[in-house]
Amino acid sequence: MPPQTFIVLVNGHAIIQFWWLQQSNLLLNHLILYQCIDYTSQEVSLCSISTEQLMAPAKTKIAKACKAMKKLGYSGETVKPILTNLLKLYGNKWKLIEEGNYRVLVEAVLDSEEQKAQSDKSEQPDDWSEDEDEDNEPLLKRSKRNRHENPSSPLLHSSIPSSSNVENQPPISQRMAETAYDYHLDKDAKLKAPCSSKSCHEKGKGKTSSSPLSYRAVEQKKESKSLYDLESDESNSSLPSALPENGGDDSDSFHVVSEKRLITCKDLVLHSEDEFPDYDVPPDLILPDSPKLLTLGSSGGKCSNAKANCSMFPEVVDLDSEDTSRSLPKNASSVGNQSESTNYEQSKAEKNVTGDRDFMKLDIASSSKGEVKITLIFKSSLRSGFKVPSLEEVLKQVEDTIPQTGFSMQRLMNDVCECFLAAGTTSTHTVSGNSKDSNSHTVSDVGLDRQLSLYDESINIDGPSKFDGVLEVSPEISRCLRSMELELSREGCNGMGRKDLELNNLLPSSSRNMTVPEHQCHYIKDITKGHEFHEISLINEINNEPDPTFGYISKNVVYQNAYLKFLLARISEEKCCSKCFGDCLSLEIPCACASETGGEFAYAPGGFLMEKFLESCISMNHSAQERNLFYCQDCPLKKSNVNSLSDTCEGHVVRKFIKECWYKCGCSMKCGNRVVQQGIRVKLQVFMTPDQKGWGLRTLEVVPKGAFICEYVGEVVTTTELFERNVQNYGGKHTHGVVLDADWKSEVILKDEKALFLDATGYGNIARFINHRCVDANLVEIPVQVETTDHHYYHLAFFTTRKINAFEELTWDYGIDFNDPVKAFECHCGSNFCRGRKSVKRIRTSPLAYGSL
Ligand SMILES: C[S@@+](CC[C@H](N)C(=O)[O-])C[C@H]1O[C@@H](n2cnc3c(N)ncnc32)[C@H](O)[C@@H]1O
Repeated sequence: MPPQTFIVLVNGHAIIQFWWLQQSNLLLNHLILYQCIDYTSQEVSLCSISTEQLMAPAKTKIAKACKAMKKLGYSGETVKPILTNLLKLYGNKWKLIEEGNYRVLVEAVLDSEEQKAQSDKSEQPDDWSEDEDEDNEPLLKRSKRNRHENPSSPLLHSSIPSSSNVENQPPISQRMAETAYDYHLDKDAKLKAPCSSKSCHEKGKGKTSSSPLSYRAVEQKKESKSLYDLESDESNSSLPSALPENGGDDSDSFHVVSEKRLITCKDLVLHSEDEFPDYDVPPDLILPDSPKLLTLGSSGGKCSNAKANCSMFPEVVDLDSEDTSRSLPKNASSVGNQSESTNYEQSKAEKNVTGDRDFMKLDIASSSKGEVKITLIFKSSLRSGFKVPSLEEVLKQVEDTIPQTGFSMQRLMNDVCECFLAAGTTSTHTVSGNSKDSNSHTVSDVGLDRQLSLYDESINIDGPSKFDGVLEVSPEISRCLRSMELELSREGCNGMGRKDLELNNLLPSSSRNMTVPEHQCHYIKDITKGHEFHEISLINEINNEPDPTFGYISKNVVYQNAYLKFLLARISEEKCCSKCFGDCLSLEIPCACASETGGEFAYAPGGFLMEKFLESCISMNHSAQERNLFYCQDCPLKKSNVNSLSDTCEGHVVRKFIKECWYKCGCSMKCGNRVVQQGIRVKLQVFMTPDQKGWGLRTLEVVPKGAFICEYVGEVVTTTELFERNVQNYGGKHTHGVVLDADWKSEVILKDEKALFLDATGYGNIARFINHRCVDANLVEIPVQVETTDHHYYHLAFFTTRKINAFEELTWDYGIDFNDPVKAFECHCGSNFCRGRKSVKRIRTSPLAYGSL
């Protein structure tokens, strides 16, 4: 999702914010970050905000909807759960719900009432009289009955104008039922409280103002209210959609400057005009607290004042608090006291005090809910006559200072967050609340907030600091930051000097300005050149190995003669279960499609492989003995191998296919194999392995067991074509290829054009970088039928055999017999079960995988 930006002024603070959402697989939550530049306190921070706050605009809409329904006699209690369902059903498209005077909502409420009445009725004794309750019926319920009895009821027509697109849809209740599996009125999903401490509100108590700013106080007061608790509020509807840019008193109002705003400050936090706190802090410091937040450091997350401790991440610097001098590096706090009239020269002079390093501190903190906050603090000063620039101007200036094209500040911050999350899952560092001794504490898994800090240790911090919880940066973060630094210097390591890089300051002092050998910093941002869902970078911190040369393709291509009956076009779905709807994978009784697989599904809901199926695939690969090998008389693999010393077939694996059902099924997930078809979704990186295996592939995030990683993609070639390629490549670099031999045993003699190979040497995807590991590899390859049931051609998909941590190398067992006198390579897999450590001879011209040459 592209960042959304807007600028607000509050109390003379100019705040530039940008937002973006990032799905975090690690914490299964959305990260929402924004940048806040506070020109008065001379602080720049990148902050997070809870997903709940993003919901704030919805609160207003909910309140409005409730109000409308109240007029029709339905209480908020009745309406809200139904509204919640509708929102899910319509993917939060309020427009659809609001149109026609909430026609859809009205329908849904009526349907739900009707259903309730029916179930009540069935529970009532027979003599229960429906009429008895008629007077108590909500107006609209009666009207609905009237509508059935008298279709021209004026009431209904006035309150529920017809809408053709709604009219044509099935009844709401039916639509809801159809997606019932998606309906979890999860109490935990209620809007979370903003600041949970009373003291958060005290500052604002008793004050009234018409300022929109006052809404914040009430939002905080409504700390433990859920969506269900929201009351319809007259004032919400009367709020202006955007406040005038310079109208009113700057000291207490927000001014929306940018058109591009995602949500305004009033959306964020404003709710009622009842109270007006004396806020004089920018919004980053008044972010609501989360009830679940635990904190590091001395404050323990308690809201001791309305500013700092209502922050999402209580341990961040509060420049406006009284103890600023304690919480900031000395010279930063002195800068903070400068008046707004500070001129540029003063600023420059100040700058000279600390040399050219304005940057003082970088904090990264995460909450148990998955928010990440990054705070950058640096001193700066204002020119006299300062005018708030547009965000575009600011970003452009930042980007222009980086002497290369393509740099994006937003991307950089996004990457920092991603790396933080990724590193957080693998870090062996232990984190403590009040100590820098990273070895003496352990991280409790959920609920513990972490805060990492990179800062100039030469700057003294007086007294007990809010940075008590500051931790050593983990090596992973350091590496990530270095990677980003490399990104800035893509030209490289060779071109731009490292000292020119501002990001040097982001590195921990220990590694700052360190001399890194030139070869340790090669980085390519996206080797897929945009072919995949995510960018997949390549990094070499180890040696001078040149970049791999191959053409990136995300789907198999047929080279020339491969005999593919189906022409890679989708086969007809006419044999699908026509009656299937919803999520067949969740059904207890399998649908008709599943009967083809004996009622067993390969995929669990969510697209992960079923444990049983996965385990059977894994065990097939565990040892050559366990593998279901067959030996062909006229081995196409041998024919294609110019290195082959004998003609004897070494056996081909009979692999377990993910069965036909999975591409035929017409269920809501259409077929489990969609998981494969949709392509790579896990964030991956190609990297130079430190253990002589050449390039390897690793994940940048935690991946659960049974998850699809990627396909082995390459050119589909025949035996003859492969032979020709091998001849050309003889004695050259190793080839990348796999044999599609899973069903060769069904042929007595296989025709040359029917024995297919996937050759990724010239064209392929990132699977060509997956290295071999004996026996306990974390990936298993499974044949997947997508276009055809013809077992000659299939897709080879990699699934995880276990949970994989971020930054772990991805490996699969090529199935190589290392006892063969002609070794494919000397194995450095490091597995305790390694079959290839004692190998003696090495050639590099062999295709990989089963039945390897
Ligand atoms: C599919 S490629 C993997 C990517 C390869 N490392 C590269 O740099 O392009 C297979 C080649 O990687 C190397 N390789 C893979 N696994 C290995 C292992 N466990 N030990 C040593 N070399 C390995 C071998 O040279 C093999 O021929």
